[in-house]
Amino acid sequence: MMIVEQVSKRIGTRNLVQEISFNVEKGRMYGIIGPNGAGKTTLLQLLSGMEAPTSGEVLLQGQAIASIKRKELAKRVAVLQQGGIPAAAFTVREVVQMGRFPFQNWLGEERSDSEQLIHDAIETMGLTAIAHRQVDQLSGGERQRVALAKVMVQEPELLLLDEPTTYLDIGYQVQLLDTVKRWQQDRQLTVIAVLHDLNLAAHYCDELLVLHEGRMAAYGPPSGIMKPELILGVFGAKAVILPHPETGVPQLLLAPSVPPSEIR
Ligand SMILES: Nc1ncnc2c1ncn2[C@@H]1O[C@H](COP(=O)(O)OP(=O)(O)OP(=O)(O)O)[C@@H](O)[C@H]1O
Repeated sequence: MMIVEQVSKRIGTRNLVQEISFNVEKGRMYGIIGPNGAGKTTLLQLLSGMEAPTSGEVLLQGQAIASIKRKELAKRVAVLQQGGIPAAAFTVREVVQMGRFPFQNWLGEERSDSEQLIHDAIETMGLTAIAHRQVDQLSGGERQRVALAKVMVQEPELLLLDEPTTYLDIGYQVQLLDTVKRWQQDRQLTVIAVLHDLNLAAHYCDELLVLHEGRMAAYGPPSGIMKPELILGVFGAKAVILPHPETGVPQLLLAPSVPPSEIR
């Protein structure tokens, strides 16, 4: 559904992202991982059409993403940015409703089942009890769940998530990714997510793209990516990789680089 061809982004003399190419297939989930400053958010902005590449091309179903009109793009691609909901005095319900704006005509009218969509998204994200509260009075985790409910009502073909588990406790991290995964599988949604937690990325993503200093350091299924040499080379961290005892998915264990006796 998307072809990313030799995409680079340069600002001044800095190369933020360099010569990235990969194909995105419908109904799959892709993880972008890499250290701080590697270019993950920049790449996601290029994939969303929010930023234009300096060279190379992003094609969404054969059409250059840069040439698709904003409103049309907003119907097809939803982006969950870091801290991406307004800090203004809107209620949870009002913010979720905003996800339907691209579908309204100039009179603010749209299809009749949109109320049901909004109701379902609020319920799925466990927001029913706080639907009347103002978003600027919510915790970081609650706001993140509101942001996901807002993109859910957009019913996009492609969902781009920038560190969606930030602010969430471990229970909600798993709940949010479970919700996205179920949605991906039930509706053939395509998902590309920047994730910092490599263990969650290995469990939820079909393919992982590893960025290092703006370049693609590796690309493939988690079983091919979660290798101690790669983790050391890219993150500079010594890791032990073990299969999860229940799922068999490779999981990473970190250890301090100094002996425990020196830490105590
Ligand atoms: N507008 C800009 N002008 C110049 N440099 C920028 C600009 N935006 C980002 N950068 C730099 O580009 C590099 C990549 O930034 P980016 O935010 O894409 O990294 P990231 O991998 O998402 O990092 P993090 O994990 O810390 O969120 C960083 O070194 C950053 O300082």
